[in-house]
Amino acid sequence: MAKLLKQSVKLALVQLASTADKPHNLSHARKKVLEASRLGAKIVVLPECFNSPYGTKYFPTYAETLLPSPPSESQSPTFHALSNLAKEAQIYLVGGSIPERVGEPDDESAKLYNTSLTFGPDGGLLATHRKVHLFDIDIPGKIKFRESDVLSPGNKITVLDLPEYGKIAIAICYDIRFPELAMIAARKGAFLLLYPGAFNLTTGELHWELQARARAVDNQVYVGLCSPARDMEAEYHAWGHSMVVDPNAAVLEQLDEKEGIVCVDLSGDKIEETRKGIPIYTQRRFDVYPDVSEGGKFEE
Ligand SMILES: O=C(O)CCC(=O)C(=O)O
Repeated sequence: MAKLLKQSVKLALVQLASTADKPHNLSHARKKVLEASRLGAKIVVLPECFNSPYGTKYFPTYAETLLPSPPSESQSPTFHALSNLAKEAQIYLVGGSIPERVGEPDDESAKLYNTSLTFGPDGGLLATHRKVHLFDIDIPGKIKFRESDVLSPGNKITVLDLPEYGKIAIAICYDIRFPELAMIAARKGAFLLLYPGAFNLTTGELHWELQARARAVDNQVYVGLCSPARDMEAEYHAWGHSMVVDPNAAVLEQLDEKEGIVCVDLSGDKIEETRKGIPIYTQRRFDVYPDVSEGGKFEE
């Protein structure tokens, strides 16, 4: 069987300290991404909402129009900054996420999404993922958040092919809590699941690492989670702790809450080794339960 990851590759997750100043965030992201590429990274990931503060009240102000592709510089400075940066650094750049607007700024029926753009080494747009599962939670006395007050959900699973390496899947933060999405992406051949994400001090402690390791062990693939750095002056306190987990669910590297870069080698052999040792990939019982990646339905 062909290897899912065709050759070893260095993956970097940039845990960025963002501010309310978008141009500053973009130039700071450029500096840190170039630093990651100097470390040898060929796939570089930015955090969720890396060019704005995180919070529903900020989304309309910071939203950019991404359609038509490519949008003009004034419609989406972030699109152009990420595209130029991917080309400058000759990397695959998973541009965290940004608030996206579809419609005119003064149009009440315009829709907003939490959207991740991925660019290739030639600066071309390779994929767009709109967060599928909106972050609506209410843990009394701890945290209440309702993205659905202002955002609309995306409607697709995002898997893309990097010709030299293989397939990767991209989803955003809360999406990680829905194992079906990861499972389908892995079953479609992804060697790496990437989640730009911004967990908080309540759920970060509870579930951030657990979710990363769970998606890895379920699917025997690499998983990368990339958070903003924590800023206690900001309204939303991100958990940080960006990390990469291997197909055996071991944490390869994890940051603390401060700005930093995780940079690790993903091995071309590790997935096959892991699947050979614990062969759940060939032991599935699709005669007992359906393969949802093939659209199977459970019949009682
Ligand atoms: O799932 C969680 O606990 C946090 C999710 C989140 O912060 C997000 O989706 O932005």
